[in-house]
Amino acid sequence: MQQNRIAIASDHGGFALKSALKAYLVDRGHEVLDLGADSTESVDYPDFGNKLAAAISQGEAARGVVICGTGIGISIAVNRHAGLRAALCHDVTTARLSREHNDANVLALGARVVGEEVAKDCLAAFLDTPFAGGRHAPRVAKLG
Ligand SMILES: O=C(CO)[C@H](O)[C@H](O)[C@H](O)COP(=O)(O)O
Repeated sequence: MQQNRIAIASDHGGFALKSALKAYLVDRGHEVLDLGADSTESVDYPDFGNKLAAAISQGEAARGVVICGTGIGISIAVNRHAGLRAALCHDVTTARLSREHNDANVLALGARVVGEEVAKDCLAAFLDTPFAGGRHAPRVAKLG
């Protein structure tokens, strides 16, 4: 498992925010595995959600970030994979609780919904918050 490596993927709607968050992750000392998209040319979000899910499942990165216009489609794609828990967050509180309660391993963001600063704050909360365990552990285990 590449503990310090964060995988990131988006569709065309999330491309600009992906670029900004990549720079933010590098500034924070992370290695970034960028799985595309590589431009604003129209693509299909499931392809990129599936790619990121495969990378996490295979231990190529410890956690991931996915971005599309709303974050909905790409989070659905990730959550179809066993062991993947993508949390669609719009604020710091949900980002923090996605880690504390749900042990989310993927943060999903909507580039057409949240601004860059909110997205960075969500990412910081996602990276900095440990799973609380305890009563939450058997619940997370039931997610499969
Ligand atoms: O999948 C989505 C919604 O759940 C994403 O927001 C996509 O980015 C969006 O559907 C893409 O829309 P576009 O009109 O083709 O840019």
